[in-house]
Amino acid sequence: MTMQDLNIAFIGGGNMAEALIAGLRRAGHAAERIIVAEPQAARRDFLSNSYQIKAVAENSVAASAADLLVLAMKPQQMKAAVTGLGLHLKGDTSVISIAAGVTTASMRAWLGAAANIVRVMPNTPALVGAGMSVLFSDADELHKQRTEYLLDACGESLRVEKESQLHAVTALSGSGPAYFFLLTEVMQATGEKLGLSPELAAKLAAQTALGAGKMLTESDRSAAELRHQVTSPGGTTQAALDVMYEMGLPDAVRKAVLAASKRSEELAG
Ligand SMILES: NC(=O)C1=CN([C@@H]2O[C@H](COP(=O)(O)OP(=O)(O)OC[C@H]3O[C@@H](n4cnc5c(N)ncnc54)[C@H](O)[C@@H]3O)[C@@H](O)[C@H]2O)C=CC1
Ligand SMILES: O=C(O)[C@@H]1CCC=N1
Repeated sequence: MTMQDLNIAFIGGGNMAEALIAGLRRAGHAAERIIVAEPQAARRDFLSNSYQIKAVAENSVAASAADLLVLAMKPQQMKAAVTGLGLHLKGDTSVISIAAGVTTASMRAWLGAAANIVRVMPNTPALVGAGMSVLFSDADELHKQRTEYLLDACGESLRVEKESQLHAVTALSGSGPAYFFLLTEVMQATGEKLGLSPELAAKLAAQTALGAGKMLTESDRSAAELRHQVTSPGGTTQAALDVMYEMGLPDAVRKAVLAASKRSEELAG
């Protein structure tokens, strides 16, 4: 079976599932080979209309035909949603959990000891093909490769060897888009206060975020070097950065990332 032949099922059709479905469809995975189980009827309609995929209410219906099953509900919803679902799976189904914190051991306790579990921490830029996903699995290589087929359709993917590293991964790349969005929101609002139109302020903030991101990924200079290149001594950037340091922005970001990692540990129970 080639990767394009995989039947891929999603349990939970929320934001993150949609981002992965969009990536798969954009990469050319056939709509007939994608199914989503989602309790909300309006959401089912939206997903089937937007991506031409099948959307059903029953989790077991989606799970039973799956070669690759993506569990995409909230961590707190996982136990109730997957207990008993193992009975409906084919023996070689790869089971991907994208839930923050929920461990491989918990998943096996709920789905059965033989389940081929792959844990993944994706992020929402998958929606535009710029995702960063990290996987951990102690299952056979086949299950990791199938998972990478899905993830690479949505951006980049990497592996970690220790499951506990997923807490830090979640705090950086899983939650990270929100940190950059917050910074962008504030820049945009302040641009408006300074007299720019909302459209112009939004465009300047967003294109600047994109440009900074491209430099970070494409240049071989460090983030600190790139920052220095923008910062003329005694100039405007220096004036801004002085305020950021005085008001403790680096410390706030450090504490924020640590809080996200700690929350991931708490969700693991
Ligand atoms: N949103 C993000 O940026 C990221 C989310 N994640 C993980 O993805 C998972 C989903 O997050 P979101 O998509 O943001 O949440 P969401 O709330 O948008 O989606 C969850 C979906 O699951 C459905 N659902 C609830 N109970 C269900 C059940 N028993 N059976 C089937 N479906 C059920 C809900 O109706 C909802 O549509 C979470 O576990 C989260 O930790 C991981 C990385 C990034
Ligand atoms: O906020 C959350 O818990 C999820 C996991 C990473 C991003 N969103």
